[in-house]
Amino acid sequence: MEEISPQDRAKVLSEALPYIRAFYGKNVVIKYGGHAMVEESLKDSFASDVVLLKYIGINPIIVHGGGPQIGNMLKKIGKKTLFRDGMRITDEETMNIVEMVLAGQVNKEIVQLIHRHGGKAVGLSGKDSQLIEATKMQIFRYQGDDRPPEIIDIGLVGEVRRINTDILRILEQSQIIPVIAPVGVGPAGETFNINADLVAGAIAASLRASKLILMTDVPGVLDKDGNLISSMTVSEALEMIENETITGGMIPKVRCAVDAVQSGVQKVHIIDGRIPHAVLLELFTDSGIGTEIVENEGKRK
Ligand SMILES: Nc1ncnc2c1ncn2[C@@H]1O[C@H](COP(=O)(O)OP(=O)(O)O)[C@@H](O)[C@H]1O
Ligand SMILES: CC(=O)N[C@@H](CCC(=O)OP(=O)(O)O)C(=O)O
Repeated sequence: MEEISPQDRAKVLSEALPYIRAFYGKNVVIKYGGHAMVEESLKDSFASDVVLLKYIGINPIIVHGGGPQIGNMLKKIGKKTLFRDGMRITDEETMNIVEMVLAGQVNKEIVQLIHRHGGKAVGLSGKDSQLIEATKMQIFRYQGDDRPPEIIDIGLVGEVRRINTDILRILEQSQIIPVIAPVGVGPAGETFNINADLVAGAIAASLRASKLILMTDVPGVLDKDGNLISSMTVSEALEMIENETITGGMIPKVRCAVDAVQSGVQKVHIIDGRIPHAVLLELFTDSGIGTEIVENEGKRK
């Protein structure tokens, strides 16, 4: 690795000060997913970043994914899985596996990881303290102007109806970091599988968080030529979905980013979880990494 001079180290540390001041006492929601959740050294750098944030008085709230882990378990039991618009079609058996993997395995692994790095964490699913109230997601397919849209049934996939922030407000006052699995509870006590990006967006919006950071395994939002877009406004983002520059799993990410900034979250960042210490680089350096999504031109960096 390239040696950094003492002067450069000092410069990086002092560059962080205004950001530490700006985010002191504030909520930062981090969606943890992609490669950063699979590779050992990246897991360690993520956990140490999160613990550092809490120690210096910033409140990280972790919402995790686990799509690949669910996929592996379904493969093991020989069950096929299909996606529609970035959402896993979820029958009852799949829902049981999703809950077991997300709220059981993945959630507890992250909690342990944080403990190993000297922090304190508590694992929650949307059922704990009714944290995530959900309803069944409806997907509509346009069939032309003269016909009503077709409703596509994707099973027990939920969308967030309400976040009960009480438990998060309590934890805000403590040294404990919440780690949230994207499983929601329906009006009749049903269990819903919810895309983790959507949960992170809804939590950031209901807490009016200072930042929402969505970690993924690409450099950020890419244009048609594959170049990174470092900053985009809500209308630019929607235009890119419309013209199909943004597709697949990036659609829920960008949609939730748009919803979050429109609900009062100051900035949303989509960043590359393959970069060690991606969270620190995003929060505490002038240049940042990835794509930032802001409400309008005036709010760009
Ligand atoms: N314009 C775009 N820029 C970047 N990624 C895009 C774009 N359009 C589609 N994608 C796809 O979205 C994927 C990220 O979504 P997803 O795989 O669901 O991420 P995660 O598992 O981290 O939540 C990328 O790997 C890429 O294949
Ligand atoms: C409805 C839906 O698709 N739910 C997701 C929940 C996990 C998730 O979002 O994981 P990633 O962030 O790693 O993709 C799923 O079943 O995969």
